[in-house]
Amino acid sequence: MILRPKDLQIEDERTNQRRYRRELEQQDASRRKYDGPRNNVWTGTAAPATSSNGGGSIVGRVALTGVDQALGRSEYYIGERYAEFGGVAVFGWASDIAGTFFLGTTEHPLCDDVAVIRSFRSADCQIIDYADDVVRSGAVSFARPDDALKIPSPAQKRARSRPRRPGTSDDAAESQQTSGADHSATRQTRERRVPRLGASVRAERLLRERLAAPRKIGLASVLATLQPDQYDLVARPAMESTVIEGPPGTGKTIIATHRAAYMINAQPENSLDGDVLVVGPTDGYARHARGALRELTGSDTRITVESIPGLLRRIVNVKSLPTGDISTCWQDADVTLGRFVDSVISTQPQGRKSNRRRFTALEIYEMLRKNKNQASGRPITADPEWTSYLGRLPDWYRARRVRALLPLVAYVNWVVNREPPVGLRHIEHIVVDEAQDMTGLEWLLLNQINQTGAWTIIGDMNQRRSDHTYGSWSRVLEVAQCFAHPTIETLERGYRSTKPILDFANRLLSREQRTVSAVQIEGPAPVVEEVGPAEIGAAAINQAVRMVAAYRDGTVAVITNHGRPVIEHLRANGWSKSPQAGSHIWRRGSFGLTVLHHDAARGLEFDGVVVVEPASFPKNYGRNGPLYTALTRANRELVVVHAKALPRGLSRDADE
Ligand SMILES: Nc1ncnc2c1ncn2[C@@H]1O[C@H](COP(=O)(O)OP(=O)(O)OP(=O)(O)O)[C@@H](O)[C@H]1O
Repeated sequence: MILRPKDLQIEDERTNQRRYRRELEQQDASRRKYDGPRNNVWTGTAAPATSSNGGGSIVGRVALTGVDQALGRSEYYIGERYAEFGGVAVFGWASDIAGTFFLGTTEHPLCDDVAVIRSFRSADCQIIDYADDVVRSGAVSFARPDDALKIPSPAQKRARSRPRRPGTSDDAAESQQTSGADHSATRQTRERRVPRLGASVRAERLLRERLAAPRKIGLASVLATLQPDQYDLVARPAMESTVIEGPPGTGKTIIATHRAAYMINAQPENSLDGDVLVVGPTDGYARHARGALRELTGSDTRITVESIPGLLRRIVNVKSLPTGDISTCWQDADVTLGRFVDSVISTQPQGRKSNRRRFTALEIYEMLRKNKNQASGRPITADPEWTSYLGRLPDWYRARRVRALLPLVAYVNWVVNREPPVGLRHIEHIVVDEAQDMTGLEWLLLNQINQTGAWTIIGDMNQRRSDHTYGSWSRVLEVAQCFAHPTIETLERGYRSTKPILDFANRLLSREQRTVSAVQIEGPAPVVEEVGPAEIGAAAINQAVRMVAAYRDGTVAVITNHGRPVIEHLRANGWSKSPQAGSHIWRRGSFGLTVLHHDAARGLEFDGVVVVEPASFPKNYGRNGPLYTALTRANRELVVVHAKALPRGLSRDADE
């Protein structure tokens, strides 16, 4: 077999990857021997934790314009964590020097000397492709493994070449570099710039290939194609708070997960001593995000990913969540309710005279119900609306079985209990994704859990689905007691959905809000199918089955507000629901598809999506948050099936 030169280079890279993997295995083996006690502190078990995902993946490689004297080398790899073997150095992706690979604006002294960055594409832990970005001229091409065994003698650094211009992705230069038979270690690469997605884009070809690839169940880590602006948000010091907003598919969950992993892997000045909590809206979201975190942090137990319902379950210590509405009136979710609890706690007997007995959770709850603070003997509130609400509360035991009262029960439990549940004990930074859907009482609870007040708050106000949540980030920051006044960072590059899908969904927004620009320009136009009311289930499933066949390696979902017609049609046609708890997957033979209520679709994504009967999706404050979210779950293809008139904006004759 004749190997193309690029194939040869890939073979070389695989060789180094194998050696890196062996080196990490040896590191882990010796860690296991000596790190037992330290790990006991973090894990509470005798099992050693490691930040490695065990895959030994290398994500990229950096060539400098010359040998850096301090480093003693002109090139290095970026991987999971530090290792050095046979003259090759691999730096961890969360180390400061990795900034030279991600091309962010966070300055590392070597940023001015980066000549070429090479990003790897891997499948099944094996490098299968790479792309080179030429950052500045005067590059030394990458050494082969054999050459790398000879440690280069430190030479004077070259005179500085042209200033760094990130975003000069150059596959043409790459192929020029790799297509000849010449693999000498010092051949100059020719500088050619092909700006495509605009400034600050790296590994553009790999990025596009990755976005076009079938979606899997569970988010994957994207270190090799992480973009400079994303890296800048991920790699902020752990004690810095940030608010990030962006339209659907702009990489918010990518930033949430990679930031969480960064904060426990970074160098000491940027990392945490304690733990990170990542919070999302649903159990499905938590499963989705854990996929990326597993890849990034392996068995490390310092990150807890939890949905809001899961968090409430943990704190209240119930196995399953009670059924019923999330809130029955605005008071259920209101921050004032938590403040009442705080006011009771603050007046409870303190010090010796009180025999140190503190109120139990049940006692505090009963005081609320009776609107009487036992310690002061005074009413908790004189407000007639609140008096009436508190008077209607059921007793403590019944309240634990009412979904709408679980945030209150959890709040009382948290402030009373001295011993928080495992995974929530040393939280020093909370990352909240889909933050637009958090209620005041939930923010107050998170604020209690957060031991330092450092936050990464991520969301999209246009995807808001409840009137009982806040409409502005400043109000959120106030309630979360984040006094650092972080600036609000805005993302505008849409990675997930193709332009035709985004253009269609954006019709639900005002013109000023249509800020997202799609990376994936080409794709099928959304299909709108009008059917009779009795045919809606069949039509939705026919479209879904067509897409299941078209995206055999990918995923397809049907998203509804009222799922009954769809479910009835599935049952009548030989489909059965996966018995796995919490699963929304239906199967028939080798076919599988997901059927979701729009609430459960938050944060998820699929190659093909069928949205059923848009007119029945709820609105909040006149906005179409849930429908907008549903339409933007699609990566490649979107179908809308309806019997009722389409909401204003989506109808064909709507203002484009
Ligand atoms: N740098 C990147 N490289 C490769 N894929 C990326 C990159 N950034 C984002 N993506 C992909 O784009 C898709 C959307 O990203 P993500 O889910 O983080 O968006 P989001 O803003 O959280 O969306 P939403 O708010 O709609 O749930 C994901 O498949 C993600 O893997």
